[in-house]
Amino acid sequence: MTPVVSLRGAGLQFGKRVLWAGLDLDINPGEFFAVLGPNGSGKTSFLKVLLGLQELHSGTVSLGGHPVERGSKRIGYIPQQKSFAPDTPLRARDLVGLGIDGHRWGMRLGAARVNRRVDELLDLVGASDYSNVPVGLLSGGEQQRLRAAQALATDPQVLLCDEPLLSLDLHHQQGVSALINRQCHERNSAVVFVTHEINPVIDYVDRVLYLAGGRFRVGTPQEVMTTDVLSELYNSHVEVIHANGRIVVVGLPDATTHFHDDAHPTAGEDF
Ligand SMILES: Nc1ncnc2c1ncn2[C@@H]1O[C@H](COP(=O)(O)OP(=O)(O)OP(=O)(O)O)[C@@H](O)[C@H]1O
Repeated sequence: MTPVVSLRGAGLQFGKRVLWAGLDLDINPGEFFAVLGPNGSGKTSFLKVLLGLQELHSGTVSLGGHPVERGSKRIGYIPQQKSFAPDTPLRARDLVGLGIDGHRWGMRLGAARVNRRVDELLDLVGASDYSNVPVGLLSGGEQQRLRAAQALATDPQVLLCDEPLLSLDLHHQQGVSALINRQCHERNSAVVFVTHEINPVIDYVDRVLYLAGGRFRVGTPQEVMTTDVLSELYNSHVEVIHANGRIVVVGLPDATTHFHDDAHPTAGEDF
């Protein structure tokens, strides 16, 4: 299978602060790939590298066999949530409509087809009831569902999601994560899903990249989410408990207070 995302010898650092180094990684079409780690470990920066918004310090990154570029139509992106200003002059359906690119279906879509597609997408994320409401008047969770709909509108080859479940209630967490999973398996998109919390997507995740303290591990959740691996990564004893299909990590250090500027990172390992 030809990978859709490839990194070779990839490293990123700001000043002396190394987020990761020596990352070799292929992400395949139809793979649900989670990026985990504590605050400040580099999860959003990883997505920015794939978006072409952040240059690597070392190594290479390619998307679909080509160097990454800003604004690529191959990519759908659900950004980390920021609220729209109350006076934003867009209705919910306008926001979703902005994500539609008629060329994906071989010809420009007419207004009626755009409207139908917008209605489908609004329905998918359970946002039909507020399709005509200005986005700035919607709750954070409602706005987030619209961003998910917008990101799916182009049927992207790669779907990048930055904490897409934040501020969603449980019901809509399940709805949005199932939707992202469908895009992954039915449309064969590679999903790169940044999250603090693996449990809401544990049933979907194929592999994880776990970033912490300038180091990383890549593997299946069963391989990475273990007491031994995470204790080594955090350089501190943590306990990983598997119960009822959920994973609980107990005793996590605050990575920001355990970070040392002069730390020499150990290259991560693939399992
Ligand atoms: N352009 C930049 N210049 C300098 N430092 C940066 C830059 N971008 C990010 N950083 C730093 O790199 C670290 C990682 O940031 P990033 O946003 O990728 O972390 P994160 O894992 O997504 O965190 P969170 O979970 O809090 O969202 C942070 O300490 C951040 O301050």
